[in-house]
Amino acid sequence: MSVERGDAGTPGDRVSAFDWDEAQRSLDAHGNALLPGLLTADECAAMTALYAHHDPFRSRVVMARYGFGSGEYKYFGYPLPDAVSALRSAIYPRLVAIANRWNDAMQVDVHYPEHHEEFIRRCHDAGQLRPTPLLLRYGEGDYNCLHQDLYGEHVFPIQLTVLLSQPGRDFEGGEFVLTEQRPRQQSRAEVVPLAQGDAVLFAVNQRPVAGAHGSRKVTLRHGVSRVRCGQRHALGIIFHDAR
Ligand SMILES: O=C(O)CCC(=O)C(=O)O
Ligand SMILES: [Fe+2]
Repeated sequence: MSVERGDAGTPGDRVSAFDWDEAQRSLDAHGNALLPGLLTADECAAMTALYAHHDPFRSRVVMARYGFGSGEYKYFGYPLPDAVSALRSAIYPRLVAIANRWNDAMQVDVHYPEHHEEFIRRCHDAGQLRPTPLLLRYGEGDYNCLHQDLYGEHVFPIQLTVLLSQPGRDFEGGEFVLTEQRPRQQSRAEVVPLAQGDAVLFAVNQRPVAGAHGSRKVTLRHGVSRVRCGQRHALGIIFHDAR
């Protein structure tokens, strides 16, 4: 990657400076890619501080109530905070080519428009009106069960999570975990080591894997292992809206 952690400039400048060809290669090869230092420590602290407020959010979910895990999260409401909205619209266009290529390979007859605004219009026209970006908060003993963030018919196939807390200082444990279920094979797990401010891009649902006889679909799930101590916050950015 061509960006040093905590580089100055705006998050948008940092998005432009990433090596997106490398991110595509990693997404193709592993179903995930790291964006190191997407947010600075100060930006992480400011985002984390929003959690205590009421106004930016449309709802709060206590995960244990639904069997989703332990811990809680809050969905942002519209209008999204500038920082969230800027990341959503700056990162989306970087992922459109790979999303379209994946759909072609999986023979899914859906193509994504160049700009996020246009894709959101498609979601809204189909009744998916509620924003999906979220802040998550885990304390000691909390975890997030393996899941997929599907919220309706319209799905953008890649999402990202930004780790807002600093491992080793703010919390221990709480690793970001992905599993891939390959047809007729057992699931494979991958732990993505994240430092504060790093983002991981990953497949929401399925992705193609090239094989000897064309491509196969594999199914991904993501979650978070048990937080051993301390507090862990994360920002999730999903590009489709929810029903
Ligand atoms: O807390 C995490 O790292 C995972 C959050 C998550 O499930 C998401 O961003 O969709
Ligand atoms: Fe999630």
